[in-house]
Amino acid sequence: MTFARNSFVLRLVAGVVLMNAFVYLLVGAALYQSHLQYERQTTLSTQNLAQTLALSVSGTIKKIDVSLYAVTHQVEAQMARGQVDWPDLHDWVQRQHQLSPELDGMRITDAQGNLQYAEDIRPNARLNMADRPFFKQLINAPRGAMVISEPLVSRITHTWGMVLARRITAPDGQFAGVVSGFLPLDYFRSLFLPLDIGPHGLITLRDTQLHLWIRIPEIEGVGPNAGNTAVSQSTADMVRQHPEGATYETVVKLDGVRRRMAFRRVEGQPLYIFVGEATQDYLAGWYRELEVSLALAFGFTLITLGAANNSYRRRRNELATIEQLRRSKEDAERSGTRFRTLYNATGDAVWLRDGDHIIDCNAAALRMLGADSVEQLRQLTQRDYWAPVQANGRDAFEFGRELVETAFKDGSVRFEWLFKRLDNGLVFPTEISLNALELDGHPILQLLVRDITARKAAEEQIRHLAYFDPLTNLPNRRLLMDRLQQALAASAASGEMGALMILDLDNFKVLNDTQGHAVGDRLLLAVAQRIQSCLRPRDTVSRLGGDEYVVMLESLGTDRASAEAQAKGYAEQIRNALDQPYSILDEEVGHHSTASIGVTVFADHAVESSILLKQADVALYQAKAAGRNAVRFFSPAMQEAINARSAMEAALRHSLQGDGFRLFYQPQVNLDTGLIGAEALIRWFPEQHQAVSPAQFIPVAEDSGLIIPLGYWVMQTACRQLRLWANDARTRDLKIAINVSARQFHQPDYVERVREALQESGANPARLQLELTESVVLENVDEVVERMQQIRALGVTFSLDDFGTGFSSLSYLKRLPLDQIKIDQSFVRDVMTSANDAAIVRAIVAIAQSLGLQVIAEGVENQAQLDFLTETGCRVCQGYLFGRPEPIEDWTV
Ligand SMILES: Nc1nc2c(ncn2[C@@H]2O[C@H](COP(=O)(O)O[C@H]3[C@@H](O)[C@H](n4cnc5c(=O)[nH]c(N)nc54)O[C@@H]3COP(=O)(O)O)[C@@H](O)[C@H]2O)c(=O)[nH]1
Repeated sequence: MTFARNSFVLRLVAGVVLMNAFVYLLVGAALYQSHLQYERQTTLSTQNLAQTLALSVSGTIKKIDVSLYAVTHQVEAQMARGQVDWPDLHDWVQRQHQLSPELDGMRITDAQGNLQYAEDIRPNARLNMADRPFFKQLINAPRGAMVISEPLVSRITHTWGMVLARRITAPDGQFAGVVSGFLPLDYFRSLFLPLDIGPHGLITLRDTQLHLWIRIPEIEGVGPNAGNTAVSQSTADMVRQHPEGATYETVVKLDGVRRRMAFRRVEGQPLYIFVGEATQDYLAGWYRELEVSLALAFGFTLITLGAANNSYRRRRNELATIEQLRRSKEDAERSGTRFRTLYNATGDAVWLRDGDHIIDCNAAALRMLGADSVEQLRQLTQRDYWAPVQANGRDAFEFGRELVETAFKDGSVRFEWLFKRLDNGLVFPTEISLNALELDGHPILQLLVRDITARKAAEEQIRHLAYFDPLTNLPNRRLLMDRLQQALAASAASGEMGALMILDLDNFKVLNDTQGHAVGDRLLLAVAQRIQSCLRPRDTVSRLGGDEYVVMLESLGTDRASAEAQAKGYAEQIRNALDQPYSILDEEVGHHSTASIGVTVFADHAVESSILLKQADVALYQAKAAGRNAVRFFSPAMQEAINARSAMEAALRHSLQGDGFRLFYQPQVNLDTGLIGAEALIRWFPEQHQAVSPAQFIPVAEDSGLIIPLGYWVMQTACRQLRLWANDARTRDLKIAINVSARQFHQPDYVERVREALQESGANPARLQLELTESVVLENVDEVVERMQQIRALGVTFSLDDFGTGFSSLSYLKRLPLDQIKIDQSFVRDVMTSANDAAIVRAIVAIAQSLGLQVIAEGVENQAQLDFLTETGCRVCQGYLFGRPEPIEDWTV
């Protein structure tokens, strides 16, 4: 670029220099010619003027001479006649003077130079010219000779002038006097002054000795005295070389002005006329031309320089522009490359659309749309890769047109869009930022497209997690409640009835805790599938957690009886389906499970969804109470039960504040040693009511959480009783067993509360026995074992209550730090009539013995039972046979 600029500058400078040189050459030549012309003209004009003046002066002198001759002749003639007739001569002179008016007067002298006659003075004036050189010269001059004097001051007029004189020759040939005429220098002044010889022009009259006679313009102090011969050397040389006349140039000595001079000798006279035009005058025009020409030339130079400068600037700008363009291009290329790289590297698809067609796109766009190349996309229209119906259900083309209008109106718009891949037709969701742009003045659209399939999936997953049970993929409680709300609204609108049913697997906990969660999960999954298989697709099956499922049936018609019948049909169908063996264990024999189902029917919005759920739960409770594997419908009576339950809860709460509870103690007897202790059984005596059985209020206390304070009250009371017993030798070795509910045992501070109860009461821990049911110990066995060990470390012992009714697995039994197993009274009750129960009792006794645990039988009411137990090896019993639960005050030890 620098080289190009330098080269251009060189060419530009050369062009300007050449053009200017040419112009200046032309101007110079023209000026030179003009100068020559001016010189020639001046030479000519000065020559002509000098010549003219010389001729004029010559003519004047000749005319004067003629006049002088005429007078002289007259004088001589009169003298020849013997006497000069002065009056006649005067007339004669007057006539001659009229012919030569330049003369200042004509005079006549005698041979001695005495003035004889003068026109302008009195005749007898005594004047003598004999001393004048011209007089002396004429004395010896030939007859008829005329002499011109040097400039002199007239003795008559006292003015400068020259005397032209002729010799008067007497008839005898002797000198008789002089006839003269005085030609004042003013004559020459008047002759020269009107002439235009320029402001600094010069006309001089000199004699042959170059004495200055007159000079126009005059210089002060330089008069027509004969002695003034101040001329330049060149003038002197020229006059010497060219005595008749010549032209030349010189610096005039008197004023130092350079002039072009021309001089001419006045014909026949010793006089020179010099005419000079000052160089500054005659070249004034030329100087103007010079100025104008130089101005023009300079103007031209300026113009060319300006043009060159413009060209240079233009060129420089062009070069700069070119350079800038080159750099921009390079930058653009670089940034284009970078942009392309970014454009292609970005995970988001980017494309430019003009109307219906893609005009450019990045690699991500090709990948996203399943296209091979940009060219392929260019040839397609949107219809080829748009899902015709969008996620919002709108027609793609109509919806798309609106979005494009919005983009052009607002500049940009964001929205979600469904595309259809070109290679496999798969529809996928995207998020688009649609931007209206201008490309080369043409409106286009830029699309930044992000595939949000993964995001949608994540959102769906989150939504799924929020609304679906992760194990069974069934709707969870939240979604169920949503749908229930909708169903209630729909029911209110249509009048059609629906039903809500809660299913609870019987004894699921035992399976889960004994076989592990994986097995439990398999059962839960199988149950979910079986329930679904019994229902219509429109019905909702949900899992609330654990082994609890809820089914919602809709559109059961407007007739309640029919709706109930349909609901009952579905419920029974489900119950039957769930009653079938499951292949969830690694055993050939399938696992058997049943479910209890509570159902409620709804008709409109009248009942809240949470109430409906409670109604179904009440019905479920009834189903379980009815022996499980049963279906029960909610009824108003059940509602009453619910109300009663609520009332009981309130009463329990109230009693806990006061003293409505008492502990009854039922003896436990060792058949070999006698009384070994008692089981503390709670009794509730609500105000103004009869005593309520723990079988009734304990479940309510458990459900409401009241079992926790109630359980601590039991423990504290029992400990205090032990402490009392410790004071009596008859009772100090007796134990008290208390029932511990699962909810209480799993309280985080339970161990600490046991320690507190012991410490506060001062009871011997070894005398306190905690009865745990299988349901307590089967939940989180490891944690339970650890907690039991902590309590055992305090000295407290454990009995496993209701043994045989649960899973009774030896595997966990071995792990538990137990001291005693309690055979459930249900087996003892029928031991004499049921071989099965008898076998179970025998087995339990055997297990206890093999594990080194004490075994106690409860519910022993008669001797036959006792005998059987004795026979099997069970030596510790509890039951009515030995004593009913009684207040401690009624005990007789
Ligand atoms: N968590 C707690 N549960 C308690 C507490 N007190 C009692 N209970 C539990 O309530 C259920 C019912 O108890 P209850 O009505 O007291 O019945 C007990 C005995 O009275 C009864 N029993 C005892 N001997 C016989 C008999 O020979 N025949 C017969 N029909 N019944 C008899 O058995 C119940 C004792 O059961 P268990 O506890 O399994 O030993 C009951 O489940 C109690 O556990 C309490 O303070 N906390």
